[in-house]
Amino acid sequence: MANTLQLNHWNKNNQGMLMSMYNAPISNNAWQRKIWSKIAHKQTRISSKSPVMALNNRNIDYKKGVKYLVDNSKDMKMVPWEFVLPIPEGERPSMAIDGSIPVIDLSGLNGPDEQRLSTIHAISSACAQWGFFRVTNHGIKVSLMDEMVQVVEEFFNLPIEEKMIYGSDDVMDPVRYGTSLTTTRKHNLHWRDFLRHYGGLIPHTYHLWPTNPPAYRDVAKDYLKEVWQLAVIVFGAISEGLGLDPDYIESSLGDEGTQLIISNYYPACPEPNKTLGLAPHSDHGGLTIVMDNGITGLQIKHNQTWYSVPSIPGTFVVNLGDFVEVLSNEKYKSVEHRAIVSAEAARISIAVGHGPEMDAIVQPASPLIKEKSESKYRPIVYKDYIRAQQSTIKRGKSALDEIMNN
Ligand SMILES: O=C(O)CCC(=O)C(=O)O
Ligand SMILES: [Fe+2]
Repeated sequence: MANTLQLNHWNKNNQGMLMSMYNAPISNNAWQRKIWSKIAHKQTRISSKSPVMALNNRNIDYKKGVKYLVDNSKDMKMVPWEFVLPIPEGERPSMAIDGSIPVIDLSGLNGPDEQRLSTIHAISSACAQWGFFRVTNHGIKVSLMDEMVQVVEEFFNLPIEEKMIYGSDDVMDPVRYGTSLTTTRKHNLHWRDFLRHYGGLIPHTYHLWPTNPPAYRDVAKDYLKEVWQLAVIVFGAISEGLGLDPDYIESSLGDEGTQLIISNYYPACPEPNKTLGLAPHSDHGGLTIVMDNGITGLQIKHNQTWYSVPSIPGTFVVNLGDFVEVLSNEKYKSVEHRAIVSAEAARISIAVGHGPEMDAIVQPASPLIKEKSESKYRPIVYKDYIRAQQSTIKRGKSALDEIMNN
């Protein structure tokens, strides 16, 4: 996985860390601040030792975002070199669509016993074989989904000064507008701008969320609440599929768990085969619930092949994260995924991750382990797992390998 991209020397050593920076949540309490300050310190150290040029040696002013760059370039015909991510032939973004990507009709969970069990069985086999599935009849109003895409789009369409209010290199900031993977480190840039912040049933950071567009806070609050409830339903089905109590995973999230929304904006790209919106990664939480604005761009790796996941309005896709892979003792797999970009249109995706509280211990569920020796992973505190992801020099799913028993 680590070598799938022919990265330049600097990237070989640092890209994995950048990727995991992307996946990591933003700190909002003391111990998180401690971790993040260590990471920030480490970044500064590597940065100052790194032979590559400082960020301000770049030819372009990229910190304002790719959208700003494209909007302010007259008829851009080529991807600027800073964004070129050379990908070997076999790893090239392909638009091949696999009709067999699992689709789960969640209304089955409310049906008679037989239907409920077959829905749980379908979720279980999707988790085992793909680590990924699409859900329909999920109970969230399409009008709310549309409103959410609308406010996110309006946010990205704001004048740059308004977006930059939230612009930050500080990974500790609870609300951040940014671009690529991070703006603090030299790396091959990715064709993506983002807005990210915490959600949660009690959204402690609500007062910091964007005030513009004016509807943003209210729509996002409603949306995140509904998506949290959906996550709990899916966690319940996953628990049952593993033969655990239905609330096993929900309880293992701790008092509040962690919900993080990442809205991605991938502008239309003049040379989509030369760059990526997001490089391959798995999410470190339990599950991520994703929707988009109708433009296809998400790809998942299944049996060593990249598959495009068609955008289907009104549905969500669900990515299993590392937390569930560990909890299931590898019965279920977190999915490696990436985002490609389109020549025709800008793509917006809204990914909401759900994981345990930071002090939770990530480990296989005890009812699944008869003897200690059966455990495929060493227990790790969630925040330490995140830290491990940050210090890895590899990408893809390499952080999981580190806690795997041989
Ligand atoms: O754009 C997408 O569909 C994927 C986004 C994603 O993987 C993420 O934000 O973690
Ligand atoms: Fe992701």
